[in-house]
Amino acid sequence: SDDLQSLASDSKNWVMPTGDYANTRYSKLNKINKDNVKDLQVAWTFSTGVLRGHEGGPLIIGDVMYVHAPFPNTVYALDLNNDGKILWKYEPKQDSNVIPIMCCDTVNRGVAYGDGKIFLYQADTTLVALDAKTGEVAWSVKNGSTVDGSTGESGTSAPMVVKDKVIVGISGGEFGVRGHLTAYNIADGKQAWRAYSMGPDSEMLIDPEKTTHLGKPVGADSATKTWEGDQWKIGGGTTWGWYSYDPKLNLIYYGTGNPSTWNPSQRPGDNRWSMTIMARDADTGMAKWLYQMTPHDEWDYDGVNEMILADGIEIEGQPRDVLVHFDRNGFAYTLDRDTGELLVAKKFDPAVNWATEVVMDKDSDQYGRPQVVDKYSTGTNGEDVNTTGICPAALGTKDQQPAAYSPKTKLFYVPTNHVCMDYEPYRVSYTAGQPYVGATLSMYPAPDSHGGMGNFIAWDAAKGEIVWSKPEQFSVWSGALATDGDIVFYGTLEGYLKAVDNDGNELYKFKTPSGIIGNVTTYEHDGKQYVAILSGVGGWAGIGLAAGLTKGTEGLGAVGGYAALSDYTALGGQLTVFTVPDQ
Ligand SMILES: O=C(O)c1cc(C(=O)O)c2c(n1)C(=O)C(=O)c1cc(C(=O)O)[nH]c1-2
Repeated sequence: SDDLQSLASDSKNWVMPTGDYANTRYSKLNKINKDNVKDLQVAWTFSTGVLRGHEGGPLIIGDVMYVHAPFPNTVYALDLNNDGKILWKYEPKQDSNVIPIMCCDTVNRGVAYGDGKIFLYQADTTLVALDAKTGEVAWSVKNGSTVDGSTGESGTSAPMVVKDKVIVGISGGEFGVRGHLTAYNIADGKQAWRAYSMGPDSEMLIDPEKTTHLGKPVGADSATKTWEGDQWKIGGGTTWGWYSYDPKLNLIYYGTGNPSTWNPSQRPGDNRWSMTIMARDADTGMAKWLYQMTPHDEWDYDGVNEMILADGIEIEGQPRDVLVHFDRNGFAYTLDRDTGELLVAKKFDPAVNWATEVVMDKDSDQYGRPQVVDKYSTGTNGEDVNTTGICPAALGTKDQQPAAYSPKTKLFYVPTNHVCMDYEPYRVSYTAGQPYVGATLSMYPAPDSHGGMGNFIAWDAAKGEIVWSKPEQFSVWSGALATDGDIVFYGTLEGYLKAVDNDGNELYKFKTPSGIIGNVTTYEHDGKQYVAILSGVGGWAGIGLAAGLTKGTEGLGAVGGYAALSDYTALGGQLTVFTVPDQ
């Protein structure tokens, strides 16, 4: 990955789905900038031939662009010297039975590159290595435990290549899948290590004496003793988000998802280590530190959102190398990324009401824990009781749509949801491969606000403050891009690609053929800067359109909340590539 790091440091390329190991989604390119972005024009377009939600974005390595699609996960290599002529196409054969076990649309967040190979993590959990030049299969391995998907496991996340390994997660928290992160040898696909999100220390790759939580060793059986009996075996904590890597510390960072089921009364205890930020040694998988954000989740606030690594953020006068994480639960966390020390935990949307604060007093027995407001506790209110007015909704103040960080402004640019919910837990029994959800939801725009369902915000992670907030009608479900041209890009669910300046003033918008849930990407080719975005409405927010659902509580409650989307856009997978002709 030395090779990968040097490729990534050349901003002409976009070699990993996250832009760089630090997940900053910042580009040093500035030929397109705040002065000329108004002249942005479409250079060329490409249809993926697939409907439903298009997440992630293309990779650009030299003269070749690699574009992926949702199920059936077609991958194209396009020739940038020839307006995107197809060099090769790979279409895996997958059992379509995987479609109904994907909770939130048939999305895929992108392919990874390393060692001359393109790594595709398919919906059916097959990890396949393709020769980057020819598209031929070098090796393929099944990450899930069964071949036919009968356990409810699926794959949506983008792999990450670190040194001689490729790292993948697993989806299926709504099916009682016990989450894990797995490293495969890049050379032959042999499993190198697997770290479960819950279970015995040996399976979690936890050292009870050395692995810490808020500065203290976690002690023996830290996970299993926070569950009743062997409930941890179907405990969720899936790992379907983004992964980052600090080469200096050799640590991988990621978060774990919700504990299964969504009915909290069925799983007393803290349900460790669901909803947890994990820092693991890249070679061995051993956990260095953990931090559980939402003990005993009662709202489905998965902790999987990206961990952005920022250097020299000044906290109480001291520059710190930190990890910044915008959680579904509505708190943005700043932690020391070496030790896991909690530095800042503040709400990044004023609507957040399920908790008053995260306790920062190290001497308190509540240290690091959110203080839950009784009336929004779905567990306290109990089964078959509809708890109303909880903010944020289950899809969080932010879901998987990644934020960007500009080292120039030292600000984070964050796509957010401004959505609340009613949540009614019900008793559910576990059957392998069947939904294990246990709650009925409805969602709506945050009340007493601007009426919209989203904001695009700038965030100061040292102070824990919103710097500016730009209202949007729908949740911003697209990943952001910040550049040295003093502009920030994002997409909207209606289908607009937007550019704003560092103060949030809109400088440009263009309506692409379908809603945007992809991540904005930039690259340079032949001396010109380009901006690329996948359209194709879907994901959890767009599941009504993507899966043709109409009943409000369908799509785990998102269908009703986002019903108005159908007035603005329709399905369709397309890549649009923009440039400013005169740079
Ligand atoms: O628990 C899980 O395993 C799991 C998986 C996924 C996924 O793989 O897409 C999502 C979620 N949960 C989830 O909670 C969620 O909000 C979500 C949104 C999306 C999306 O792509 O829009 N996927 C998922």
